[in-house]
Amino acid sequence: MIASLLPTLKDLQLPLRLRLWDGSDIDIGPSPSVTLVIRDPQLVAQLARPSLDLLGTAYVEGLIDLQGPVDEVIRIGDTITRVLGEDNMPLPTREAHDKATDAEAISYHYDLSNAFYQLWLDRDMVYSCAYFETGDEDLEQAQQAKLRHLCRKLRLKPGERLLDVGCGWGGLARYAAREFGVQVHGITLSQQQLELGRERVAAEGLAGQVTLELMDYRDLPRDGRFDKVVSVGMFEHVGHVNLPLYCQRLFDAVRPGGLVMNHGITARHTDGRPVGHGAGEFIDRYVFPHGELPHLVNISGSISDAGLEIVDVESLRLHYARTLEFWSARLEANLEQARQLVPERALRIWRLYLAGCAYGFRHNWINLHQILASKPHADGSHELPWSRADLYR
Ligand SMILES: C[S@@+](CC[C@H](N)C(=O)[O-])C[C@H]1O[C@@H](n2cnc3c(N)ncnc32)[C@H](O)[C@@H]1O
Repeated sequence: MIASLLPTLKDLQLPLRLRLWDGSDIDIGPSPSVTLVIRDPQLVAQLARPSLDLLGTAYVEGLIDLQGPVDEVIRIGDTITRVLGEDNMPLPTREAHDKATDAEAISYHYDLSNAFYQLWLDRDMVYSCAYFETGDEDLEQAQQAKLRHLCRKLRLKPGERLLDVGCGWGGLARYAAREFGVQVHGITLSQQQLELGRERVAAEGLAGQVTLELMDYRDLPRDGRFDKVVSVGMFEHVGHVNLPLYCQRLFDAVRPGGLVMNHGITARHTDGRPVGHGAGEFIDRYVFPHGELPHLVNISGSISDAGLEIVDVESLRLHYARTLEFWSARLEANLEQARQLVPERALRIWRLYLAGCAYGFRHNWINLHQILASKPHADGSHELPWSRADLYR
């Protein structure tokens, strides 16, 4: 069986070595940098029509091992699945979302281990795309720049009330309170995030300005009590079916004249057609269960239908590629420590996810959009400056 695959694989001239269950080696191309150890001979038949999901699953479940730089592993996996894989992958199903399944999915991902996330995120534990003003910044600088960029886009003024929907470990909430003098209320569905987030708020002496709460976005107050609303890296968990409800909750939370910022990952195609030969299935099974990526037109439509006026949109696709490359490199540099914090299976998942998403953003499989919207006053006026000049002063 393996013999029939070899001619096609060898044509690809990949720096790949196959190590078979009997210990024998087959070099697919010159100077192999990656070794794929096949532990189970039964897998060979499936490798004739591989997908990134099949390869990723086999690695997570221990049927194969992968040795070599993880970014090379991903590049080789993509090349092989593009050449040998199935072209007509089915459209993903759009799932029903309820509070219970969403809470379970969030806990699976975010309650993994605070110490593990601390190992590779920046010091403020910002778990979303950073902003590289020149491209020369390190991760710490780029995450601080992202927080500043968001706060400036929201035109935060001292004393204003900011709602942070999906606040993570509270990095943006603390930054906005400290640097812009606002009152912030953050909500998350992760207990681990809440505990560490509250500790950090207290440690910085910001308890009078920042409150964090375990709450689902569906339960937000609907009385327009906030001047500004921000949601960063959260709407990917909402699902297509609930986008209108989600946007309605953002609209209801903000006062007339207020601003709403939605920052999140968006799909490559409007119909959600799969990209990356099975990468989406892998992410759905192991990384973000029930996650869904709407296209920019889907989320823009729901924002508009909720009554918000979109006033600014910015794509940061390559910024997210760079962010993920930093995260992946930091995890790869700390693998032994990571092994003390999470099970080997989780480590395998997170290694593929970080390197794979970096590759996906780089290759335009997915995008990242910041969408700024205003809730106009009854007479149609809003409270924005005439230009964006203030963002860059
Ligand atoms: C990728 S993290 C982003 C965290 C933070 N905004 C940041 O940039 O670091 C996604 C956040 O959304 C929250 N989240 C997801 N679904 C939610 C829901 N239904 N209600 C409230 N928060 C939710 C998670 O708990 C998590 O804090």
